[in-house]
Amino acid sequence: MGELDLRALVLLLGAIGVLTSVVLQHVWRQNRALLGAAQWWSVGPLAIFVGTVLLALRGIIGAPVSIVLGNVLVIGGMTAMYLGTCRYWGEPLPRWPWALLAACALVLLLFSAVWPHYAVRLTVVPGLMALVQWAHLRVVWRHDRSTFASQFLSFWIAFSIVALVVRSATAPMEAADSDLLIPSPLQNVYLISYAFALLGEGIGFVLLSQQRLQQHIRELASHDSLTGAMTRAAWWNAALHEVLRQRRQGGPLTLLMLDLDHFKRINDTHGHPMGDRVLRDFAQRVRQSLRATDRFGRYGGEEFVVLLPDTGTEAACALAERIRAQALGAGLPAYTVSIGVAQMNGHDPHADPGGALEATIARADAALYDAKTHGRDRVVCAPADAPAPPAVAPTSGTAATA
Ligand SMILES: Nc1nc2c(ncn2[C@@H]2O[C@H](COP(=O)(O)OP(=O)(O)OP(=O)(O)O)[C@@H](O)[C@H]2O)c(=O)[nH]1
Repeated sequence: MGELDLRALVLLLGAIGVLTSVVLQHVWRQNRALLGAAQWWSVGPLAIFVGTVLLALRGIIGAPVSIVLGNVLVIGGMTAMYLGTCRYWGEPLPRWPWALLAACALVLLLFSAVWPHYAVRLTVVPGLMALVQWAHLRVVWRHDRSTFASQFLSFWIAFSIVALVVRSATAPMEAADSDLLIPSPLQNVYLISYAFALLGEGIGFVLLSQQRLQQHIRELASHDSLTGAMTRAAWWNAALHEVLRQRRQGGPLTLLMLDLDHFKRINDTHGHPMGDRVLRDFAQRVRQSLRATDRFGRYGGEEFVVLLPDTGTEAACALAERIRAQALGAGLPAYTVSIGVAQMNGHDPHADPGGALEATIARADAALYDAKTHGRDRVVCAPADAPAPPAVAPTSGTAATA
């Protein structure tokens, strides 16, 4: 180990940084809107590369550039990776690391140009790097401890923290006139560990990027791009899941069918793009009224469906009435909605869940048909345990029971 060329090792570390940076730059360029974090992640290893080149050139170039700028770039690169992870999870970017970098530059200048002392620098630099890495690890843990990508990244950040703390704590054992490039077993282990940690973190960032892309693709496949509601197929699967859950845990399950009134007229009068805006506005209105556990889907065209777990007919009709009566979005043509409500009948645990769901949709659809045929802009609620709602003439603008 003592025979290793440390200059080559430092440069190898930098080369790993540059490769990681190129890959992350590519990831960012492919998905700028979705993966802004990858830009920070790619700048980090690049700064580490430039920093390590400067560090490896000590003795060839002046100490302030090699030692001060080299170390500041390495810590700055690490900070950029930490900020990238903050950005990945939408956290505000902290400012304290920049103050830390400025303080670090001052300390390094002092202990390289005024009182040259390697051991002090060796205590300070890995110590500060460990601090940034600790903050980085905390961000990852705050947001996700369960996925492979997060666990992989956490492992390598934690690994680097151990290497940095050991290096910082053992710095006083170094001779005062020692140097970064003078081989010692500790220095070899430290630099090799750090190269591995950098590579590991880079792979972790790529895994996180891939995870975000997968989530996005799943989202695209299961949600309608215009309104953000679930697609019909995705809604059906989610609703079946809910029926099975309700059978295990009990509680009422109620369904709303919502259909915009005379929507064709809106398209014909104001144009298709305005029709799209109305659909988006309506979906937003509905979403604002729902709980996180409610399932909102686009059933087709201007027809939507909502499944309300743990909600009986009365509460569902009140909710439907609130949705119907909500204010319209500014700058949109006036539009109204008709809503049919039906609670799922029976609790036969052996009945086909798909069949039970279909029957409830049919009853809600029949209630919706009633709302349409009796003047629109109204809510009609099918009574529980009725095969289909008989026609009634409900009052416009109020919830009625068919
Ligand atoms: N702008 C826009 N229009 C859509 C979209 N999907 C379906 N439509 C239109 O929605 C209209 C539905 O018309 P109809 O089924 O006759 O229903 P309606 O005019 O709302 O009448 P009622 O439902 O009886 O009140 C058609 O003109 C479709 O072209 C969409 O994504 N965007």
